Amino acid sequence: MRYAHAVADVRAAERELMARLPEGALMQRAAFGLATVAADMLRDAGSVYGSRVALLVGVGDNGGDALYAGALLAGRGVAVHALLADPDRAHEGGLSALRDAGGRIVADAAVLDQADLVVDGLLGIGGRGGLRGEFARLAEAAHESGAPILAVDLPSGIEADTGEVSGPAVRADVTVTFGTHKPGLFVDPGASHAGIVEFVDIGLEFPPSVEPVLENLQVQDVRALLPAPGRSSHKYSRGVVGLAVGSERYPGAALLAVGAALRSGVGAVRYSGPVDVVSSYPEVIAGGGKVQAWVVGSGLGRDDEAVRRLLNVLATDVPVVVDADGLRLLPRKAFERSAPTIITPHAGEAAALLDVTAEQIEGQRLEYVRRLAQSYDATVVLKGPLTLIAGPQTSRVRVNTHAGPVLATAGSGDVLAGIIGGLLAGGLSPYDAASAGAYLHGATGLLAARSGPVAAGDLVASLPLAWHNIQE
Ligand SMILES: NC(=O)C1=CN([C@@H]2O[C@H](COP(=O)(O)OP(=O)(O)OC[C@H]3O[C@@H](n4cnc5c(N)ncnc54)[C@H](O)[C@@H]3O)[C@@H](O)[C@H]2O)[C@@H](O)CC1
Ligand SMILES: [K+]
Repeated sequence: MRYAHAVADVRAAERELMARLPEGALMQRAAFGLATVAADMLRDAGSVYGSRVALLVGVGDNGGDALYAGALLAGRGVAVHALLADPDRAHEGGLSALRDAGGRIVADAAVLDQADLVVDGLLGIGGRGGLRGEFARLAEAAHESGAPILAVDLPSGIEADTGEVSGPAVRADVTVTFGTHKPGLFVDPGASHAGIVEFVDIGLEFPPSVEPVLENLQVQDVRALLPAPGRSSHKYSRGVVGLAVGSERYPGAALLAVGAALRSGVGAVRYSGPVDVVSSYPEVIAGGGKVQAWVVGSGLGRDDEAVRRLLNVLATDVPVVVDADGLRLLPRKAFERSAPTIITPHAGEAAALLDVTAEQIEGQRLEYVRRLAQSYDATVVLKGPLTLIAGPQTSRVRVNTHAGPVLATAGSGDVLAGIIGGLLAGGLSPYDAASAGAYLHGATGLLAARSGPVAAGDLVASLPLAWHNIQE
């Protein structure tokens, strides 16, 4: 598992660690990690010795990291030039280290045009709001130069705790983050400014009483969650999932969701609805009956019949996944159910559920995924390039990073709903089914994309191998 912690908790952990170390030791660890990544980038682009690096330096320790790393690079034969956003307030120790190593402090941003690499040390976890004044001007000049940008700790101008971006911000190719991930590196729009994120361990430790803001499941976490049939398993003990999806108008949604559910580790799948799924999937039991979880909504349409099917499913006492049209039909507060509910909105559907705009959701994804979980008393899968999962009982949010743009294809959501329903019926908790489901869905897309452009049906076809690869 990877974690991201709140700035306040990072500060506390830093204080605790600094008290046990010689002065400046922590910044040296950060600078060493940063210089190592910078040198790797320079080497990949040609060579370290003889290359040119420009540092953008703010007024805090983030600039200090950049300056000390610049000194280390200068010691390896790199021509290092530092541009200071506010010369009177730049980190003093860092400035003398850079000068002593042969680096230069310059005022003319033209050095950016010759740079092989720009290091963004304008703002770190002390930044608030978008870049202003000289900070914004330097960032803009760096973007215009076209040189690759390496951000220190996080891209300057993104909010570390939320990933919100409220003004000009740096768009980095690589970000080196220290001690723990910052939530803004995992949540869009901030995350989309970070490029590839490299983690440098500086020895920070978090006591168990400190809750991370975000959890990011790794393959071994998902492996531990996926249900594995035992010797004594039979079709009913492995779980039965029911799907009330698809309609005469949208039969494809039923085929995709059912196809995915069949390959999600369950013992059996029941289908309730007008679509002939049995011709494609003879394994399916047509009609209702006892199930451990329901999926409703995908391709349901929005007529009276759709409402009736939705309410029938919500009236059951088993966990339910509500997707797509099901979300559009939901009366507010429809979730006074005895069993858990999972909802799987994209930004537009989330906006309708909360009476806000899709832009508001996209700008504050962490805030709104939590708000949805609270106000609907549901586990929420807020879909997007970085899908967020929130539960009604925990403030911890999970993020899925194991995915790619191939998932943005018609029918992809139907597949996700089927997978989550299958995992729920297989006995996972709603929170685990939603987060392992998002990972599995992402893995399926990444696998299918190896053979070229992907249709949702290819996601279904790739599920068994994606599952197998996770279990390897
Ligand atoms: N505390 C530590 O021991 C360590 C800190 N490290 C580095 O220190 C950073 C945090 O340093 P600081 O707390 O000094 O904070 P920053 O370096 O992020 O600078 C914050 C200062 O910038 C100014 N500022 C804030 N928002 C601004 C905006 N939008 N436009 C222009 N100016 C703005 C304010 O004067 C604020 O005090 C971390 O991100 C990390 O890079 C690392 O060296 C590891 C160890
Ligand atoms: K930065």
